[in-house]
Amino acid sequence: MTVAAIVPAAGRGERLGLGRPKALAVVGGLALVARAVDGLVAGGVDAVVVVAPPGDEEAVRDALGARRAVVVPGADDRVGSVGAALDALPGDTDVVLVHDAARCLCPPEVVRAVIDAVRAGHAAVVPATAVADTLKRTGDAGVVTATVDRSGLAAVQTPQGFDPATLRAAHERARTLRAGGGPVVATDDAGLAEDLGVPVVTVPGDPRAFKVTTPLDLAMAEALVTAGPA
Ligand SMILES: Nc1ccn([C@@H]2O[C@H](COP(=O)(O)OP(=O)(O)OP(=O)(O)O)[C@@H](O)[C@H]2O)c(=O)n1
Ligand SMILES: C[C@](O)(CO)[C@H](O)COP(=O)(O)O
Repeated sequence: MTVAAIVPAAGRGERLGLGRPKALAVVGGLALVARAVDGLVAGGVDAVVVVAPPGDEEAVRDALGARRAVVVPGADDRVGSVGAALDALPGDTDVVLVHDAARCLCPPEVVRAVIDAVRAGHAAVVPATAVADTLKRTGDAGVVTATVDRSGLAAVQTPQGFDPATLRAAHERARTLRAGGGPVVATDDAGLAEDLGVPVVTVPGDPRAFKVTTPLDLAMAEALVTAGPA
């Protein structure tokens, strides 16, 4: 049986602002997408499907170097990009992870914990961390309308793990909704599974699995790599 991972790397990285896909940004001499794949393999993933920006498949293959991965073209948003990779999963996949290329420093322990939880029988698993800031709801002109009780809230990361039938069913539903003109508001794959009524369980996340989104995040990633293992 195979533990497979889909690595959505087809985003344009507008907030990073490099003028090229974020997955190709380099930290410590290695592209984010290559680092993300290395972390997955170190955590026990056997097969990887990387989703590249359409037209940049060759650049993504170059960035991956000798790493074994199937590269497929992505779509306009993350849901579409993950959906585009499902057909490329190996037929004997029994655990499938979805992991943002942008979370390039996720420690292998987190990957292993997600795989173990799926193997233990959970159909959908997310790494979660506590919310450190106080949360406010805001209205017109940014005026605070309420303080949100954060005690029951968690920030979720990737890799998110699924039994393959659940991930396929979740994306099939999203595709059908879209075809009918309906909205798909989930910002992660677990959200699509929740929409199916599937219970989603959490395992401990890790601050190092932060998502490189802005130039400050890229500088933080570079500093962490330079500092060495924490
Ligand atoms: N159409 C898309 C959009 C996003 N992603 C991937 O989903 C992950 C999380 O997305 P995000 O951090 O928002 O990346 P970007 O979309 O590139 O960022 P931005 O919104 O700043 O353009 C990234 O690894 C990104 O490459 C994707 O595969 N396909
Ligand atoms: C999937 C994700 O990384 C989980 O936290 C997040 O939802 C991605 O959000 P984005 O707006 O597509 O960056």
